[in-house]
Amino acid sequence: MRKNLIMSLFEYLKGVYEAWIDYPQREGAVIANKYRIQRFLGIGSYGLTYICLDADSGQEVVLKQAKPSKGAVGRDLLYREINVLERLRHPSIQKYLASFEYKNKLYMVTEHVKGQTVEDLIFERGAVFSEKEALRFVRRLMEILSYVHEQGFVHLDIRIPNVILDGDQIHLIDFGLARRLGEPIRTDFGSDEKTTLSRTAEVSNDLYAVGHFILFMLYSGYESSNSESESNLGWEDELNISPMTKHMLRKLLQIDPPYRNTQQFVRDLDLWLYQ
Ligand SMILES: Nc1ncnc2c1ncn2[C@@H]1O[C@H](COP(=O)(O)OP(=O)(O)OP(=O)(O)O)[C@@H](O)[C@H]1O
Repeated sequence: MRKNLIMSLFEYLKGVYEAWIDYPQREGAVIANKYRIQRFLGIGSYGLTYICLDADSGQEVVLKQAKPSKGAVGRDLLYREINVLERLRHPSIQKYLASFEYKNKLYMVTEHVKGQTVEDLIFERGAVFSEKEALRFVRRLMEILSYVHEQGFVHLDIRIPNVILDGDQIHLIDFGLARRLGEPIRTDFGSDEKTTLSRTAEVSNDLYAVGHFILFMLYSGYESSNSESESNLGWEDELNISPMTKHMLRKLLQIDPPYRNTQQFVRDLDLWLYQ
């Protein structure tokens, strides 16, 4: 009992300390004599992200700082993101611009992708995607993802908040979890002894996430009847979709034998879209 109380107090104090050292820098602050903070964008698991004005180019850029409370692990993850983004050059992938150390902190500068995330479109703007619109959108997303895979990387964080629509341009952001194909994925970033290497980065991980991405888009148009008997139904019963879309989703979500590569899925998508 006493031990539990001490543990809770310790966790509480740890939380207060982390919130204090991770407190975002103020608007107007200038970092490295070059980047003036315009707006705090958000705090992720391993980084703090700002929109800044680059004094040299006059451009708005995104500045990501490793989260101080994550110590070496935060820096390691930001280094990894830098290493991946440095190697990718695609008009639909946030462009890497620079990285540097300033006052003992690691920073990464990338292009600021304007527009709205698919998450905001659905949940804030109330956007509704028909089956055809969702699949057309995902077909375009697959062009970006195929490029990432061809370069030997797996994104590993394909989710609706990481895809931005700007006019009719789709952009993929947040490569913080990306790994080289076949690289072990660390699931526990604790001390070295505790680190577990449970699985490797494979294309199938991204395709599985694409399956969930499609479900989010399709559910944007779903209206629940709220009847008791239907409350436990799964997506296959709730969504009114074609057998071919069901077939693709079952393979993406690994309910049926999964697609072996991106091309197999894209072939099915094209069959559905253009026949
Ligand atoms: N290049 C970019 N252009 C526009 N917005 C961006 C860019 N990079 C990140 N953002 C936005 O900044 C916010 C914070 O991003 P960040 O990657 O630090 O954390 P997160 O994605 O919220 O969390 P996590 O990293 O844990 O998934 C998010 O809302 C994200 O959409």
